[in-house]
Amino acid sequence: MNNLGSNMTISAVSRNGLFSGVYLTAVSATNKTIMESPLIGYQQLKGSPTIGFTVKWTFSDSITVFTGQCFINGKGRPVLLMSWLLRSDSDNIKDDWKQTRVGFNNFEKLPTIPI
Ligand SMILES: O=C1C=CC(=NNc2ccccc2C(=O)O)C=C1
Repeated sequence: MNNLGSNMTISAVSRNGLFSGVYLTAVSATNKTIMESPLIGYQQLKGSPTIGFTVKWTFSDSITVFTGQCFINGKGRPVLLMSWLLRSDSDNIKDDWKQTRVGFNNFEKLPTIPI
């Protein structure tokens, strides 16, 4: 869960660090219903790994790439400290210069939902 209230569910991480999942965003450039957007990424296979993933937004033509690192915070809980680049679709190459936004997001692990 990030500070925007978005959250993501990550499937199993494969032996080479590849993972996939879904991203449920709490923000939306449009006022359409919130939908799941697929994500895929890699993490390093060590303690406090660096991580990167890409979200292909389902309800817009944008893509966001996240990169950062997983740390254990002062309360002993994992936290992802991430930077991101959000690329919005442009109809015109002349608008290319203003189509990429940058930001930072921290994600805290939600209690695991008992299956
Ligand atoms: O249609 C869209 C297009 C872009 C979006 N970006 N969300 C983000 C971009 C950067 C960091 C966090 C988020 C988020 O949704 O939590 C969301 C919906």
